[in-house]
Amino acid sequence: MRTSIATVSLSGSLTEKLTAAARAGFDGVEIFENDLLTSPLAPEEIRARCADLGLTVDLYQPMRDIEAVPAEEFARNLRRARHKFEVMDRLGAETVLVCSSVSPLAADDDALAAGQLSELADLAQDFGIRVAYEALAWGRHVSTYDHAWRIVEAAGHPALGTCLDSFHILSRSSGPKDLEGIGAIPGEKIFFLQLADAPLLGMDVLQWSRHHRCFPGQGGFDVAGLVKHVLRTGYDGPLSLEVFNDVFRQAEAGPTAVDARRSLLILQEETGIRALPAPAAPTGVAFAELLTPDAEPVTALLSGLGFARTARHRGKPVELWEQGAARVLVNTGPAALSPSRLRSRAGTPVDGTVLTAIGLESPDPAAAARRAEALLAPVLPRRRGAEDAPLDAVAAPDGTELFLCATNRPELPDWRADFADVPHAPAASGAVRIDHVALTQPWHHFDEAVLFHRGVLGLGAQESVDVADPYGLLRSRAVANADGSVRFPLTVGAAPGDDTAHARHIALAVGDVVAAARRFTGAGGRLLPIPANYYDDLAARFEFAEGELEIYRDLGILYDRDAHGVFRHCYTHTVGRVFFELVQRDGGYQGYGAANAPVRLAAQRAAR
Ligand SMILES: O=C(O)c1ccc(O)c(O)c1
Ligand SMILES: [Mg+2]
Repeated sequence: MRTSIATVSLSGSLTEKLTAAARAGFDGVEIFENDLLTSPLAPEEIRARCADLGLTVDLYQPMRDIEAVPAEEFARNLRRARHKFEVMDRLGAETVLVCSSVSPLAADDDALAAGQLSELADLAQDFGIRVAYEALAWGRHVSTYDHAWRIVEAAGHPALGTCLDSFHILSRSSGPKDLEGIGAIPGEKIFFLQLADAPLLGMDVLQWSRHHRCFPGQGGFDVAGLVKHVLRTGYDGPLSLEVFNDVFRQAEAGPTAVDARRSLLILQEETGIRALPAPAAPTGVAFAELLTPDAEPVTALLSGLGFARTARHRGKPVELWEQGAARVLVNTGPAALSPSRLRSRAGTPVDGTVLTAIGLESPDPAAAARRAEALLAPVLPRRRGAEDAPLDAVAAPDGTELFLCATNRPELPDWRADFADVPHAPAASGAVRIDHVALTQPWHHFDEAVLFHRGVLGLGAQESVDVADPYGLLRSRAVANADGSVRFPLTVGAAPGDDTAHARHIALAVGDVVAAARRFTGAGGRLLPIPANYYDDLAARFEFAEGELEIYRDLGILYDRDAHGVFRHCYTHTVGRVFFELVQRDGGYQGYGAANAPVRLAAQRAAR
């Protein structure tokens, strides 16, 4: 099916929007009136530009407050419509969207609405134009898709159909039953289908729609479920994204258009109209890689945590540090050579120690890379050096390199083969593994990152939570595989200029966090000090064994419980933009200690 995107979903001038849409592979666009009004290009020039870019103009919109008004008002509306149809004629747009009236002049009179829309359609027909009537969720008298359809049906005009918009429908829906009415609309009377997702927010529907729409798969709506209903009617027009979003309005159009198209590709897969290479969800974290201009503080931290340097890369300044199943690569190569140099939220390259790459244990690295490529993820060169083992890798939206790799699987190239063992004393403990890697995101990549990890890597996304930082509010949403052996909490702050929240961390799962914390401090490590007030509050919230709380207080161990179990965790000091966490998960605890995150963030601010 053809794919389209509304110009309102992208930032920039109309030319920039069209270029971004075409480059991302869209077949067409919906042109928003505002983008036309503010463009220096004449409608004919826009038409030519679209044609050059291989884009069709699938919709012109919106026309507002047309129907169910007094006769003399409707006469003025028709005059206005004639002007717009002339513009559309020059633009080469054959469908216009009319949204249900919000005007106080509009009457609650379906027969009047049908009659006037029919007259409008008569005029449109003279221009070879079709009218698609859409119910705004906040329309004055018409706010549901089935009501809009009843009016269109009553009008019975060949040039009048309806436009279905997933936001308006799903924001008002209380369950799948509400979608059944879609099946009553003949496919050829659905003139257009607009798609948007949104986070599930309890707020005024107009504000929700104008500020918080996102691409399908990024919010909480079952957009795919709705599309399946629409496809069953025989609808064969475009799948078109119409997203009003404060972040996308500011971010660069190119990457947003790619994110948008990836969303539609996944949606097409979910609705059975496109086949993609199946996801091969990672089964573990093979390694995390730190890039640093100065290895000493990093390796001191790793030694203190009980890691041993076990191997060295054969061709590059990269060391492998291991403890049990936890592996950390320390790369002292030039930052500028990193193909995915991290950028701060202000857009400048990040210096100092940064987490630049993750090795994902993949059941089928080549298949995982094929899926990533099909979903427009940049695929990185397979061999970095002449001697290196071939390794599939892709870049996440923020540039983090994701290696799709195999460890100790004889049938596949082993990333470990690029490393030569070095003599070492055994690591402190065998029972350590990477519990999670917290990946802070640039401000404009958060929704995109969630969709990427979900759709490209096949991870599941958990609920979004808000976390208070002393100087801002962070949003956090974890993605994980089914058995929890791969967990990435994705976090973003609100202020684009604030990159202090950019520090990422590696959480190490240990069997006994108290023993691990003591070993670390015994080796000279510094744990993040936690205020005494926190422990007074813990004492009020939970019951502890005699002396237990005092141990936590002394070490700076934080504590949380959920329906499943208990979580104890503590943090190292920060080196550059990286720190470590020691975590003990007991009884199937599912979370990440979100309740403690404000305390940790404040303590880190205080320590800086
Ligand atoms: O917010 C609006 O006014 C608006 C306009 C046109 C649309 O198609 C829509 O879904 C919303
Ligand atoms: Mg719409």
